[in-house]
Amino acid sequence: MLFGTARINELNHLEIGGCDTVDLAREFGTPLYLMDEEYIRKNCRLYKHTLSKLHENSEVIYAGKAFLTMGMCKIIEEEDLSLDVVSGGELYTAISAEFPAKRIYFHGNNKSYEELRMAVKYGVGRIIVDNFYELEMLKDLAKKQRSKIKILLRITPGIEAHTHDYIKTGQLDSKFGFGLENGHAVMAVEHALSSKGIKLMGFHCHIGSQIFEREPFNMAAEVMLKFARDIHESFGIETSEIDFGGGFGIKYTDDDRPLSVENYLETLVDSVKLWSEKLNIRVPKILIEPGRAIVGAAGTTLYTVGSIKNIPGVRKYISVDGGMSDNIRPALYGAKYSAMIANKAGNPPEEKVSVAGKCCESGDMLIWDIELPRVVPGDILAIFCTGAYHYTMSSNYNMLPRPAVVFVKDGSAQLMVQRETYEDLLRNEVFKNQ
Ligand SMILES: Cc1ncc(COP(=O)(O)O)c(C=O)c1O
Ligand SMILES: N[C@@H](CCCC[NH3+])C(=O)O
Repeated sequence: MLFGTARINELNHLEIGGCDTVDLAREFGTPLYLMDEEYIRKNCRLYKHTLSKLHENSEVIYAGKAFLTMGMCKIIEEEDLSLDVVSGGELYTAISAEFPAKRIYFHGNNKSYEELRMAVKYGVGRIIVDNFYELEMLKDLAKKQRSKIKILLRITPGIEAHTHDYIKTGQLDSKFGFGLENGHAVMAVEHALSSKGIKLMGFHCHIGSQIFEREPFNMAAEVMLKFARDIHESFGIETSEIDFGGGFGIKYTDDDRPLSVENYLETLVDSVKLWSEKLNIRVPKILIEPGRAIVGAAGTTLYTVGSIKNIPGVRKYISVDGGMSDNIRPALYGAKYSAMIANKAGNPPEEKVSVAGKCCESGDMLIWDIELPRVVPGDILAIFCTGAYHYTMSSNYNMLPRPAVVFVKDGSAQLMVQRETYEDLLRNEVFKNQ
């Protein structure tokens, strides 16, 4: 399974962005996060063009939680997408990269007063309000503002997308958003409308992540449009925009069957149009927030194989120089991956092995049971589809320095984030040995 610009070159090595990954491992060290820049840009364009062709009044907002660096913000800006940030830190990253504040959407289920103040000061485009506590803080901030603070209200639409339990966020029993069934969503509208300094632009929902089915998107459209109709009837206001969040799935292994981008977006847009017509309301602006679908398959992590433990008749473990500190997803979600030996890229599979990380946890396994060519210490293992929720979810567990991030494109490699050093690990310690 090769994505984007990945191919096998004349040396039988994995090549991405025109760069030999074996050379990159030597030059930058391992573990190493590689990002295929051309593929990221292609995905941005595909989402943007497909959505705007289906519905001109639309916007694609990249979800920065999937992968965010200042360099990534630049790409998103150049590709004319907007940006979803979910914390003061992500907002700071975007502003530091001079990302246009008007195109920033500020999310989060527990934004602090300070974070909200920062968002208002920078003039972000929309604040996606999650709860009453936040609404009160915003009302207060609005009193000190000349222009109105534009918001969307996050609604919990009560839909269960078929995905891993821990990453469902749309069901009624959720920490996110205002519930529909318990009347909180209507109360939130009332609250928002009662503040002169706040301008309610519309509503938001997010029904989960790595979704493969059409139905949850159809249902989200139905629920949100019916809510917009109810609000129109009760308060006489028209909903000008609805943000349907992210969740579009990608193919980590051959078992994954995501829909095409066209299918996902057609489903959503057709449903929105259908329900607008049925309910006799104006078709709103349609916003989406893909994260994984933009960067997931564009990322590859390179590791060096170290110790190999063979338990005859049981299992062969090959250990690599990273693990749950750079990829928590197998431990957290039971996530599955495909991989290749980058220096033997075209060789046929010869043995079944399991890939272990180097953290001090039995659960630190990156891949169980994968067929690979014969593996020896020093081989470079490439794990695919590590562009989303890897760098951003990395940690220093076991005091492992975070890997470097390198963008590859047209045969050149650009270091975007340097590898952490041991000094970095102690940078915030204030203890002094007397
Ligand atoms: C509010 C919101 N928007 C967008 C996303 C991005 O989701 P995905 O990476 O599945 O597209 C998420 C994460 O699931 C989210 O919580
Ligand atoms: N972090 C998750 C997805 C959660 C998305 C954020 N709402 C993943 O790795 O799949």
